[in-house]
Amino acid sequence: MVSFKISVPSTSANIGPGFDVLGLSMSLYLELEVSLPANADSSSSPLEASKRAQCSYAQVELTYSGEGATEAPLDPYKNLITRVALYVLRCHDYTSFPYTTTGSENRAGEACISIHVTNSVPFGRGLGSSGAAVIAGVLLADRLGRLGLSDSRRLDFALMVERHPDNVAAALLGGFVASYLRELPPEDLKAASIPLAEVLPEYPPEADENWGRDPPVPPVGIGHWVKLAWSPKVKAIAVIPAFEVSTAKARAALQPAYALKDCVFNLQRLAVLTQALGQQNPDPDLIFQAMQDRLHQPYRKHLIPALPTVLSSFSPTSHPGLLGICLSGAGPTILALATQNFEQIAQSVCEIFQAEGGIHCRWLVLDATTQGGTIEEHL
Ligand SMILES: Nc1ncnc2c1ncn2[C@@H]1O[C@H](COP(=O)(O)OP(=O)(O)O)[C@@H](O)[C@H]1O
Ligand SMILES: N[C@@H](CCOP(=O)(O)O)C(=O)O
Repeated sequence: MVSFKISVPSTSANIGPGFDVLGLSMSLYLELEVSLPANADSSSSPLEASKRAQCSYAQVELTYSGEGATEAPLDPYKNLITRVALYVLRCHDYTSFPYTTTGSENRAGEACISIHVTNSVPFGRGLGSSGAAVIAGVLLADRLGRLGLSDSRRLDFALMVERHPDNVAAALLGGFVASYLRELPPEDLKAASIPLAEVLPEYPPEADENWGRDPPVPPVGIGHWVKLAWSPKVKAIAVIPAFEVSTAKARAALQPAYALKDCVFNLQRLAVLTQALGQQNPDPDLIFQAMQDRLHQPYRKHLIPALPTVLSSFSPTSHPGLLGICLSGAGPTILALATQNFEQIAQSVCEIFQAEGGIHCRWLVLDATTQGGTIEEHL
């Protein structure tokens, strides 16, 4: 058997004013253990060899443990990770998962690729579970198809699925990442705006009108990024309420247009924040103000009952060690950045959720990771 492990970190997007710009990778992971028969994995001239025989979908065995284990589909046509992998493979002329044999055909029903997912990133909480799944799918395809994709090309594929760059850029590259989407020429814009159903057709293929079509290949260089410094003194407290908010629903709550003063409010803070969190001795007063936001949090308050109270009840004075507090991604998780008193800060947030809606929370103290998604071969 040949086996390898794919590991992708969770992410917190926005960090206050950086809506669709900032992402931070954190020490909570989505992991895939992938194994396949040794003769199925060609390390020499892989592309041609792999194309000789391919794995039928029934021969991909998908199992799950951890977060989402009871809800994640195990059908590789339906599961987000394998659907993304299939999309990337299809863009490289594979009609299915690659499976090379040195002679004999696969026996019917035999699992040729087995993928066990161990997931610690809760679904729909604003910790980038879907971004991690998308990056895991891109890495899976890259490794199985021996595609040799650059980070930039990997990001292009991820952006065809998750169309805001903050989570996927941080999950792929690791660290505190700022990113933007290049303004595309009209022909590329058309390719990059294809509905998700056409990018990721669903099961069964014969019933999906998009399946037989050529998959939309991403334009080159959609996403651009820079890694920002992150002070090792700063930890991320994630307070995770016991309910989900889908990112799609939270994005639908946003405004189609904003007042100039609100845009300037965010831009001023964003510029300061990108530097302030990397300073050796982070300045709580500077950072606390720099983590305020007027573009997304005000419009998502109705989706997260305790949010207004949480945002107005904390300061570095009331909670020493606190640097700033905000919604993590599209919520409902609350992200508090702090240098000390982690438990006290987390408990205070939990108490507000309990008092305002009877909502139970759990909390984690996470480190910022420097590494993004990785593929580790087991020798
Ligand atoms: N590991 C995974 N495997 C399969 N599907 C996943 C995985 N992680 C996330 N998803 C899909 O993404 C959805 C959550 O995405 P989203 O609403 O964007 O929230 P989040 O803030 O967690 O990214 C889940 O309900 C599930 O459909
Ligand atoms: N910028 C996006 C980030 C969504 O992050 P998620 O972790 O909630 O998927 C947004 O705020 O919509």
